[in-house]
Amino acid sequence: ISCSTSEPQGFCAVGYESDCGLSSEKILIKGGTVVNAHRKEVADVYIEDGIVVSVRPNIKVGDHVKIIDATGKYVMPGGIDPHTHLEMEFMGTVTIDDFFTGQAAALAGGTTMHIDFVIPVNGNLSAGFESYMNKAKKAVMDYGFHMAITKWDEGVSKDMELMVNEHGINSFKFFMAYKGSLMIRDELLLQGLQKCKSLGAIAMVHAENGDAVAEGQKRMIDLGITGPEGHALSRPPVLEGEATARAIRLANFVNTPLYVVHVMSIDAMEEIAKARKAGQRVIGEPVASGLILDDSWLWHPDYTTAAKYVMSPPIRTSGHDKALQAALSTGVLQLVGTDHCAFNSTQKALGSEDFRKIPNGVNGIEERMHLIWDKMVESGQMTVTDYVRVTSTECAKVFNIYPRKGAILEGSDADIIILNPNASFKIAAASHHSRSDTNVYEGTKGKGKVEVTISQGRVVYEDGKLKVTPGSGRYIRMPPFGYLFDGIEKADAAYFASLNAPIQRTKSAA
Ligand SMILES: C[C@@H](CNC(N)=O)C(=O)O
Ligand SMILES: [Zn+2]
Ligand SMILES: [Zn+2]
Ligand SMILES: [Zn+2]
Repeated sequence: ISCSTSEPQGFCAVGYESDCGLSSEKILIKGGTVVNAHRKEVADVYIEDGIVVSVRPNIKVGDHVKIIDATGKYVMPGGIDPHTHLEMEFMGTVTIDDFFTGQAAALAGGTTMHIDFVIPVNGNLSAGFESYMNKAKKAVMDYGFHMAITKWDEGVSKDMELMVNEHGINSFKFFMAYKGSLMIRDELLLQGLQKCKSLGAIAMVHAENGDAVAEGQKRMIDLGITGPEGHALSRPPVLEGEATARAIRLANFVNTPLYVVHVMSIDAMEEIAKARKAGQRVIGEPVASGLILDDSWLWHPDYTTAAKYVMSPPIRTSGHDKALQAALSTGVLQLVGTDHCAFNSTQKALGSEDFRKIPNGVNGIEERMHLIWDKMVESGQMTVTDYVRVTSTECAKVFNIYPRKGAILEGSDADIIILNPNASFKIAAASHHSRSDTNVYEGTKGKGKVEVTISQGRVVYEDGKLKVTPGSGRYIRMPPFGYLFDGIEKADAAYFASLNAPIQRTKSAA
């Protein structure tokens, strides 16, 4: 594959070429089954200048139009991954995939947008935003940002307003774990929830009790358990359930929507189910690893194999995965992320003497669409329209960029995938597009294969080849006050009215 000089850092990423001559293609996708979250239909899709122009049967076009025959295949909105960490400094190293390789991997796997987490620089949000906009200069597809809040003061509170009003950020993540690094305590969480509410921004939590995790880690080390299995044993589901319940209750007390990221256990899922049944606006996001894997790998005798499965909250024992699948297929959990936070085997070896030093995170940004198709649709647990909802549409709705994203409707961005249900996929580090030398889904095979990916109206993946251009990715601003905020003020008004009802009290006799 020819390496054009425009590739950043001079490296040559084998398997794809970047062509500079970006033509705004005219594309007609013929005869496919077009699937949106609300319906599926056999129809053609005509794309011009990066936008979906029409969706109906038997579209006639002139010449200079690229025709793609999608007969017998599904034409769906490209996946949107709500949870990734590209080029993130963490635990003394930096995630191995950056905005070029991570996004190339995403496109090869049928994901056409992701929302990454900006980590403030020494707690400074603006510095963090600038740093991530820099990282994203090599982007090859559209992306958005959440912002992590790792400390609290007047400056942070002011900066949150700036992020929402100036920079198109509408979600803030609070880590209740990672004591001594990213963790914040309830007092800050409460302030953060109230600030998010006032800004119409979604509060997101990493829900584990960080103090108890630290105790659990000490317990394992004192017992001489220093291997990757110690990671799972040190932070059991009960610690995820406790923090999930606490965050849910505090969000209830503030009366603001809550988004629980990487729901990994039955304990956390059931807290979310209970809150939703009571009418509270809580979004639960399982991730591919928690839906597909179990933690037996952490006991694998080979350290490199075991360490690659270390993430937080931990991948749980067999059974949690099935329960999370059922929760996803029935709407108890609403959308699937990956938490792509990849480290190669050399980086994972940082913890070979002490599991507390193993960089936490697994891959997923390339595998999500295939794994969820095979595990949920091919298995009969989920309809194709629900597949589109959980992999793309719900994310666009929650983060207020629907129907520009997450739909194949006239006027939507032309971010589209064509999936062949009769083809199959096989996952291997040798053929994936991540820079990592390991893959937690190594050897996994399944039915359903994304054969074409169209991003911004251009074919960027076809016949197993990527045609991506660093710098062509766009930052997508996400406005505040998405649908989760509809009606919140009415509930508040009723609440405050109930408080101000005058109480006629007789004077006490004394
Ligand atoms: C740091 C980041 C990714 N790592 C992980 N989940 O283990 C997260 O906690 O979401
Ligand atoms: Zn190259
Ligand atoms: Zn997390
Ligand atoms: Zn994460």
